[in-house]
Amino acid sequence: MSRTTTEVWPPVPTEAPQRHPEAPAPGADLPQHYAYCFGCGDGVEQGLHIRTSACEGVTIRSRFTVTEAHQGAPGLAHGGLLACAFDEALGAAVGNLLRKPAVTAKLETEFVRPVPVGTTLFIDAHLDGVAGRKVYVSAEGRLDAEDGTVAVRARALFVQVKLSHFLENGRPEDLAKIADNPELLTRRSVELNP
Ligand SMILES: CCCCCCCCCC(=O)SCCNC(=O)CCNC(=O)[C@H](O)C(C)(C)COP(=O)(O)OP(=O)(O)OC[C@H]1O[C@@H](n2cnc3c(N)ncnc32)[C@H](O)[C@@H]1OP(=O)(O)O
Repeated sequence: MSRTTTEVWPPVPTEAPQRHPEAPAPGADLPQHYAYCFGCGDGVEQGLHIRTSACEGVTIRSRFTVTEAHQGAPGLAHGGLLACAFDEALGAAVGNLLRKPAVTAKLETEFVRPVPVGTTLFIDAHLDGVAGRKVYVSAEGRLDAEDGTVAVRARALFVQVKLSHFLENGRPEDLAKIADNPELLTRRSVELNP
């Protein structure tokens, strides 16, 4: 059976994504968006601790190193955690380049090569198209170098939401922590209530 994805992507007619004029400059390192985010937060000891920088156009580059805490099979990254890494990278592309809050509605991953513990995965995520509130985005992850072997591909639909999405659905005690310590969130990355 062919492993080539043949479905049209994006699956609906879209407009070209426009990089927000206040998006981080190409080359800029992006801050964690939330200290307790499993993908990027420094407050999660066994998290992925993904680091991301902006690239030219509508692309960002993320990287993270697979640790013993990320295993599925012995010595290999768990596929669900790799999907998490891609969710984070794809979301960082949407949030930082369009500067509007959005959540993952659909995430598809293709695992092409095993990813051993100790590997640093270099993930390039690219905005593919925008249709109203819907943002289509895709990514490739390479082993140990920017031009390394492709190990994982992913693509996703993000849907832009208002701040109320988080305020109405988040656990109250975590929202209260944010109110007490606003520095837990990096607020400059997105404009609220698009
Ligand atoms: C700087 C920031 C960095 C951030 C990085 C963070 C990375 C991590 C990101 C996440 O993991 S977010 C957490 C996981 N996602 C969620 O919890 C989202 C849960 N789902 C929802 O809350 C709602 O389903 C959602 C907000 C996505 C949509 O609900 P809405 O009521 O706002 O919209 P609606 O259902 O009308 O859908 C809007 C459009 O999207 C389409 N849509 C929604 N879900 C879809 C789906 N699953 N497949 C295909 N299309 C979908 C839907 O058909 C529709 O298309 P049209 O505009 O053409 O009518």
